[in-house]
Amino acid sequence: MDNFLPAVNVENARVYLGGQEILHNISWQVRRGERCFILGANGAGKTTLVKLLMGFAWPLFGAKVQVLGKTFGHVNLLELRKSIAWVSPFMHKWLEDGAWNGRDMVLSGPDGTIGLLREPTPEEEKKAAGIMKSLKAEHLMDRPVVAMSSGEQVKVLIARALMTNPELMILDEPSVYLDLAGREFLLKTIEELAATRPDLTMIFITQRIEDILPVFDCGMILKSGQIVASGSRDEVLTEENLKNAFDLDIQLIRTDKGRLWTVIR
Ligand SMILES: Nc1ncnc2c1ncn2[C@@H]1O[C@H](COP(=O)(O)OP(=O)(O)OP(=O)(O)O)[C@@H](O)[C@H]1O
Repeated sequence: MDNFLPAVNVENARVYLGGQEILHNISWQVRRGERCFILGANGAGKTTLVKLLMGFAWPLFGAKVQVLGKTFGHVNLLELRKSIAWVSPFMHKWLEDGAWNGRDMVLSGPDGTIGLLREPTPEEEKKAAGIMKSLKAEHLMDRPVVAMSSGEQVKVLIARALMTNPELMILDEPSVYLDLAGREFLLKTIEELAATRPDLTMIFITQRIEDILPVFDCGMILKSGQIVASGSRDEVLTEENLKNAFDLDIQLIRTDKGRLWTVIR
């Protein structure tokens, strides 16, 4: 990997799906170790942008897409994807099938399966235990996944993703199915992960302003397939930008811990 290049570098990407231009001339960079958010309403293009970064959607000729120092068109995507952890709520739904416990689920990370289909090595066992400890989730090791709360299940998914030593983690609306307590639990997990893995580049996709914790130092707003704001968290999360993004007159309330809550005027 070329460590001098940013974790993500997209230049002039236009993406067509179903005959329509979904992303319009996107240019965006994320430096290594940065934690960036992508905020946008339904249909803004967030998932399409993730697909672009994963090599599941392709831009028109003239664009450049580089992820973890590798240039698309000149990279084995299957190899590259091993360095990227994509945590999505749809996986969280799959967890409910089968009789797996937390340990099985975390140890299935290196094989990319959902649930353990082979005997893990002692090294893998040790690593899984270490990751669960760092996430304060040792107690979930022996618990059946079906007996975990949704927030705990997402935590296990994050641990599973960390088994592959990812350099980039894409959290794709991980809180979408969570209730209030589950969401707070997840956000705390993200904070703890940021503290224990400061080298890990994170991209956090969300529709909810209050989910964008201060650990996310940079980000952007997508609207109708275009970046309408980009920069530091404070530069992006302004009432004016949010009004534009969601077509709502939003008032921001900042708590003393730097969390932002919205009120519609
Ligand atoms: N395969 C496809 N063919 C045609 N249009 C598509 C396809 N996939 C997505 N779109 C359209 O592209 C736009 C962006 O979709 P995308 O899923 O990227 O948005 P999103 O910001 O992730 O939305 P949400 O928050 O609802 O998940 C939408 O208008 C969607 O209908």
